[in-house]
Amino acid sequence: MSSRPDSTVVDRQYGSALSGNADDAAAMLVGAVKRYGFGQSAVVALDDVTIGFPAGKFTAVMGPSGSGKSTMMHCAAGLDQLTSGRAFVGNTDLSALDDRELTRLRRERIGFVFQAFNLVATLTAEENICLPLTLSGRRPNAAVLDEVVSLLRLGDRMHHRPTELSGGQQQRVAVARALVAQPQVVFADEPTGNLDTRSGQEILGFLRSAVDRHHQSIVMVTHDPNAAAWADHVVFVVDGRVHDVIDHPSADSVIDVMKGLGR
Ligand SMILES: Nc1ncnc2c1ncn2[C@@H]1O[C@H](COP(=O)(O)OP(=O)(O)OP(=O)(O)O)[C@@H](O)[C@H]1O
Repeated sequence: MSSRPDSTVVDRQYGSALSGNADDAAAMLVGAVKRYGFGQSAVVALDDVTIGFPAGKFTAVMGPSGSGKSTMMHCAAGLDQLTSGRAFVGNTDLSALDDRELTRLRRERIGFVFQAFNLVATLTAEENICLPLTLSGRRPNAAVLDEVVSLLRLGDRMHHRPTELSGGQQQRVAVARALVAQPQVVFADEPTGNLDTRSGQEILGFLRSAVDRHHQSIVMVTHDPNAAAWADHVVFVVDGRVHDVIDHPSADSVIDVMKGLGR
């Protein structure tokens, strides 16, 4: 397994996104290139990206449609393979893992929240929440499960199946599933995209408190400046490159950067 690069090298290139130290990154891309297709029809979705997602922080990823946000997230989370460069979760170089090891790493060290909830229809809320742990032969820590369920106000919904839950409740189950295994990093792809404003705000509040109360590391792709304003940092991706990073964002400061992109 190759080691992560020297933090000074990474600092020089990535600045504030790393909170000053590469060793503090929950996940990191180094010289990441992702090319789809070949020859004339090739698309470079990630163009030599190096970025660290700080541990214990909430990072939003924004950018115009087609700029490479989902590709960045999928490659950082080991859902897709880089064409070249390296992706790390903690100190683990994903390129050094075979398929089985990668599946295990995703199950045990990463939490996922998707726009479409992605719950298993035949399982209850409780079974869905515990699924990543069950699949890896672990049992949930009862205290953590209780805390997550109470944080997400799911106590009276644990025996319901997804079709018996509202969209907001389904996404709360998905967030609980992502948090209960206390993963090294949670990747959320447009987690509020299918929700009304109130349910969306609730989900963002839960993600925020998982960071503030439990030092969870979260990376969230979003199109919504109001959602990005819940984060500690916003990374702006344009044409497969990191264009800018802002700390302590507000909806207005995010909108200003987006306007500057002219899109
Ligand atoms: N499987 C694929 N095959 C070919 N091209 C792809 C594939 N996936 C993504 N792309 C291309 O890569 C580029 C980046 O796509 P990506 O989905 O990462 O962008 P995005 O910023 O997440 O977009 P959006 O905000 O619209 O979801 C786009 O030009 C897209 O068309």
